Amino acid sequence: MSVLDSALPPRIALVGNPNCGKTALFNALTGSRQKVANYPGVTVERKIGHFVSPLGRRVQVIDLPGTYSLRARSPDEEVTRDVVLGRFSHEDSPDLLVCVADATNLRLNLRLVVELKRLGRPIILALNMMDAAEKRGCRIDAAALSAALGVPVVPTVAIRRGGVQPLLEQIDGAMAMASDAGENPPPCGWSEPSSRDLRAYHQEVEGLLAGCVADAGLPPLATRRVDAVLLHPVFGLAFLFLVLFLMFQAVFAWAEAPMNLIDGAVSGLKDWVAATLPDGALRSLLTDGIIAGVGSVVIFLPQILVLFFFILVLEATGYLARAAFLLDRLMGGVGLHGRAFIPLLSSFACAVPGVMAARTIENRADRLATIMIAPLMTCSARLPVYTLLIAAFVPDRPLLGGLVGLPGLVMFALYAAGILSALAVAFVLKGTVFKGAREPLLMELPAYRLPNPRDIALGLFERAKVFLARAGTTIFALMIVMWFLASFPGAPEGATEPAIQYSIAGMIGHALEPLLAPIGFTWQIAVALVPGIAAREVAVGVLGTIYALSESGDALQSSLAGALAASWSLPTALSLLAWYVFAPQCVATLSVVKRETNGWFWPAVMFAYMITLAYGASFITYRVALALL
Ligand SMILES: Nc1nc2c(ncn2[C@@H]2O[C@H](COP(=O)(O)OP(=O)(O)OP(=O)(O)O)[C@@H](O)[C@H]2O)c(=O)[nH]1
Ligand SMILES: [Mg+2]
Repeated sequence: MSVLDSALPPRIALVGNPNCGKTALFNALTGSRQKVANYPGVTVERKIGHFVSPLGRRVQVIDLPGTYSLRARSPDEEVTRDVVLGRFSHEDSPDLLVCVADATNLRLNLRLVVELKRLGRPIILALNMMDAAEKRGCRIDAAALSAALGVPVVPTVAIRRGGVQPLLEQIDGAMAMASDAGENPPPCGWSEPSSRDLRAYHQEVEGLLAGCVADAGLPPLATRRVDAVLLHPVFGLAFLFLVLFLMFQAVFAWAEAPMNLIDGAVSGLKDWVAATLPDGALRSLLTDGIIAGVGSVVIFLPQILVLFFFILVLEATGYLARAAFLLDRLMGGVGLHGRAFIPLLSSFACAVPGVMAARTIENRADRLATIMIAPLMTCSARLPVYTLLIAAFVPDRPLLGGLVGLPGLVMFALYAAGILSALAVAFVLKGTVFKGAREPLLMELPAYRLPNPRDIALGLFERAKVFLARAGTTIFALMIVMWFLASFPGAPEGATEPAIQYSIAGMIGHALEPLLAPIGFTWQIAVALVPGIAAREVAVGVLGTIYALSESGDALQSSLAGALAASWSLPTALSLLAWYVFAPQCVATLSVVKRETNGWFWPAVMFAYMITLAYGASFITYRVALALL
């Protein structure tokens, strides 16, 4: 499509090396809030946005995954190649390429620019991170660079207000020139560069650096000193484990006060509704169905936010890529690629972005192995289940003179169980189905950066929105359905048990009971497990509803944890914890695995192996606990 074709807005694409700030630029141009983080491989699919240029032109802009060359090696890089070359779902190549380069690392970044220039398409070079380059004392003569390259060069600071203004103006200029020229830009001619081409690119870049850049600058001394410790095989690992350990302690310690507040508000609301409405089905639906169900999920918002706070800070500082290096050897021991670390760490938040992040892994077998174990990482939806059971069964005993709490320690152990079993599964997979030589980890270490409080706040806000939206839609709807299933039909004449025993949910639970009795699950758990497949935290909501409905008379149990502690045995609770370490995947994860692997085979394998592990682990846990306790 040409810019003259006024029916469609002109399209520009942001192309550049990983972690050079393309998405930050995209957000600054379009006002979107795509994920920006300080490690290579954050963006793995193309994203489209719009903005209106200073001259009033509506422009479409495409954010792309980072790449070092159009010789794409991994699925995310293929997306970039296909968009740039116009091979993507029958789209033409973009009208204008905005090459984004990290001004602090031009030697590497300019290589892609030189390669892209050979396409003969209209190009603008955005020298991003100019603030960091200036701080390092690196002086770049943009005018000389522009003259030498033959393309417009503009400095940008994507994270500063007004930092993209020069780019906006330049885009208008380029569009006007293209309109004046009055013809379509030439089609892309690209062929895989030979080794001679690569040498030529290298020489051209050296020439450009010599002519236009003074003091290309090494990473600052402070960075090297910090890295000497944080990348140290012993001190570095010790630091990493300390960080993760603190994270789990904080999930309990920091979240306690706000959780109590939410708990108070939920029970206040429940009491108020109970006191205001006459006894009947509506009152029960509101108090036992909706408030008890949704309330028992919403209460976990503070914990989820504390967990995300840690992950966001780790992502923003640049520590994450270093942790990947530290763990490379450990992961190599079980045959995993070092690049698997970031997908696996993202899976602590949710397996869906984790599975997608595996696109940065070149080798298909390595990528599949990573995808298959990603859901064993404890996602944040499992947090409510763990916390609930810990609150009910683990005494809040301080250890080591109050330094650590037992609940935090148990939580840490549950996360560790997930990680260790993931490593074990990877070991088996890599030794059997995914055999292959191990490739070394090549990854650029990002510069250390202070987290931007605004970014962290926005990230947490987005998380809270997603969580509350789920509670207000999926979970809300499932709770209403569950309340009906758990309330009808009512108890027969002269029944002695609570009415729920005779309801449809009761019948389903009792039907599943024989299957789950060997692992110590009660019929209530059986009822909770089924909708728990839609979204794990729903299991907690369902238990909230079931126990609210199971209470005799009007005595509303104040806490679900208290109700569980009174009615489950410790072996049952331990068995359910073991179940959730391996719990079969939620629907969202299975469908993203289907999309990423192009078929139902791998999601089916995943479901089967996880449910087998879950049943086995629960069985062993339950039997051992029965024997010992
Ligand atoms: N100091 C400074 N930091 C920046 C600038 N632009 C982006 N950053 C930071 O650089 C890091 C990477 O930014 P992203 O926008 O995620 O980079 P990307 O090019 O989209 O990375 P990938 O999606 O992984 O290819 C983040 O920590 C940003 O906050 C800038 O102009 N100056
Ligand atoms: Mg990006």
